[in-house]
Parts: sequence; structure tokens; C-alpha cells
Amino acid sequence: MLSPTLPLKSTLILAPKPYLYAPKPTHFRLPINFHKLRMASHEGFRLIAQMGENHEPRTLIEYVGKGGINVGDDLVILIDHLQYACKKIASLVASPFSSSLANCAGGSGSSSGSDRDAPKPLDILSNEIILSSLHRSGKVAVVASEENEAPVCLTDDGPFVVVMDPLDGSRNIDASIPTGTIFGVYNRLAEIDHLPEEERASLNSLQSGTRLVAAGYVLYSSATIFCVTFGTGVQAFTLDRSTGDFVLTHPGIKIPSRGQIYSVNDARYFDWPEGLRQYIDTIRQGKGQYPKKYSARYICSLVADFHRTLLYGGVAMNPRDHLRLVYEANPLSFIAEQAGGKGSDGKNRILSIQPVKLHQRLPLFLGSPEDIQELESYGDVQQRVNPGYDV
Ligand SMILES: O=P(O)(O)OC[C@H]1O[C@](O)(COP(=O)(O)O)[C@@H](O)[C@@H]1O
Repeated sequence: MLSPTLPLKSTLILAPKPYLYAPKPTHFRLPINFHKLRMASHEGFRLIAQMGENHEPRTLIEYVGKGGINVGDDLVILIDHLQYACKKIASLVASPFSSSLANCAGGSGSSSGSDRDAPKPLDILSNEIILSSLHRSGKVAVVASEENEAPVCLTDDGPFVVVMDPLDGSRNIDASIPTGTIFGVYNRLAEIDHLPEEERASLNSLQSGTRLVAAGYVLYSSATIFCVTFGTGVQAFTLDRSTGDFVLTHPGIKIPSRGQIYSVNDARYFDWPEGLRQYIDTIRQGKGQYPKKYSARYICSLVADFHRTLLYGGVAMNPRDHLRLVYEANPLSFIAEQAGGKGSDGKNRILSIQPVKLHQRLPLFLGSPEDIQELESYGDVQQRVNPGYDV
């Protein structure tokens, strides 16, 4: 019944054995230790074989299935289709054409004067890839996407509703900077099935974040990482390009209770409120509750900044009304909480904010519980000035 979990053609290509590609002698030597590389790849295979021997769920699909946490057949099928779509996107963003796709004016129709379809920008293509995969799953009633003005109805009796940002950070593609997909899954509200389609779709998409059944992100970077929670902790899986599987590499992620990194676009410092300036000035001087000088890291790609924060701790923020509640803040806050962290708008828990509009924006602060608490204690941390920025 499941969609083929066969990898994409490109992911079928076996990883080259480093020793077959030893460089021809030249007048300079590459600083590569091929013996070490060979050992590292042997170590990787030994690790994977061992995980299999222990009968631990090894792949994403094993993890969600009956041998793992058993989320139910319907949700397994949905996740299987979603991961398949994300593998396609991973190939797309890594392709030699990604940068020209990212920059093209885009459009879904034919270009004028030609009967050939105009190329579509990557975020539009990614949206179409996920939408069609979810449609084929037969398990999704409604999809609310950053790329669609209104929610899209797929299958009337599909048990789930999916909210998503199909490709966040695509403006970075030109410079090969990481991008990501963000998603959340709700149960369909069967009690409103009698309402007209538009109203049903809207109410299904505006469910409170506290009702999320699952949430995750896929990071397209040096590795492709599928990080997910079903409300019982957070696990991350890394795409093994030799088999096409997402392999469990980060079981039971726990965010450190305190980090030493803050992540924000601090060119906006002079548009910040006093409280936020004071907070950042304090922690970077090592004068906060944690007596260490904080470091700054900001990729300007939400999934990448959040992923690093989840692993290393600290706080990732965008203090202006910019990021979206329904398909960015809610799923990432659910993951943060499941990892022991927090998601806040500077005053309130994100998950308890009732969405009123699909594309609603808000300030977002995600990270280690002690860092978020300290930040909130400054009171005035939401940037009210939002003049619009060129870059
Ligand atoms: O310009 P800012 O305020 O630094 O915002 C950057 C944030 O905007 C995003 O690029 C998303 O913005 P878009 O939805 O307009 O693409 C995030 O990936 C990133 O974290």
C-alpha cells in the first residue's frame, strides 16, 4: 500500500569509494588522508549494521511503523509520501540548475510567444512536489501552504490536515546556503464536515498549535536531515544517499537547558525596542544569568538556524512580525517543546496563540528554556517598527 520508498535515481548512485579516486601525482599534494576517509566510511557502515542488529528502528519508516512507535497506518502513509517528496526537493536544491530556478521570475503558465512552460521558482516547484505527493497519499483532506493564498482541499475523507512552508530560505539558494521544509500535521475536524468547503478548509488550517499530531522540518544542507516529533520526543534522520533511506542519527534530541549562542539579524539593532537591546548587550558581554560571553550565529535561513539551536542550545529569534504562526512558528515550537525547549512570541507561549489568519505573522523566539525565560524577563523584546528591509 505504501508509495515506493525507492530512492530517486540520483540517490541510488553509490557513494564513491575514496581510494578509487586518489589524485594523480601533481606538483602539490591535496591535504586528504585517504586512509582516514576509508576508515571513516567503514566505521559508518559498521555503525549502521550494528543498529540493525540491535533491532532498533533504523529508518524513518521503521521508526513510525509497527516495529517503532506505531503512529498508525494512515500517518505512516502520509509520512512516507512526505519523505519521498522531500527527497525530490533535496535533489532539486542540490542540482546545477537550482540557482537559475531560484531566480527565474516564475509562473505556472506558458511563457508568452512560446508553447514551452516557463520554468518555475524552486519554492513553487517544491510546493507542487509536496502537494502532489500528499494528494497521492489519499490521507490528507486539506493543505495550507505558504505558497497558496488559501488552503487547498485534496481528499474529502483524508484523516489529516497538513500545514507547511515547502521551501523556506530559497532566497539563499544562489549562495548554496541551507534551506528547509517545515510541516505540521493535524487531525481533520470531522465535526465540521457539513460546512461549505472553503469554511471547512479554513477552520481546519487554523487549529491551535496545541492540537498538532506531528511536526517536523527537513534541512537541505551538507546533509539532508528529517527531524520530526509525534508528541513523544524528537528524532532526526539523515538521508543516506547510497540507499535513499532516512536513517536515525539523532535519537531523542534534547536541547541544552542553556546555550551560549544567540541568533538574530542584528543589523536591525536600532529598530529594536530597549528591552531586546539590553538583553543582547548583556549576554554578549557575559553579564547575564549565565556568566559567559555569548557568540552570534545567523544564517538567515529559519530551518538551519533552528536546527543548530536545537542541537547546541541558545536562542534563535526574529523579533519583528515576519515569520508565520501557522506553518513556521507552531511546528517549530512544538518540536522545541518536545525537545525540552520553548517557543515564544516574547510574551506568550506560541502554541497557545489561536491563529486567526492563515498567513499571520508574529515575532518568534525559539530555544533553550533558561535562555527564553531570561529573554522574556526583559519584557520589551518585540520589534514594533517594521519598515521593510531590502535584504
Ligand atoms: O530578514 P530577516 O528579518 O532577517 O528574516 C529572515 C528570515 O526570513 C526567512 O528568510 C523567511 O522569509 P520569507 O518567508 O520571506 O522567505 C527565514 O528563513 C529567515 O529566518
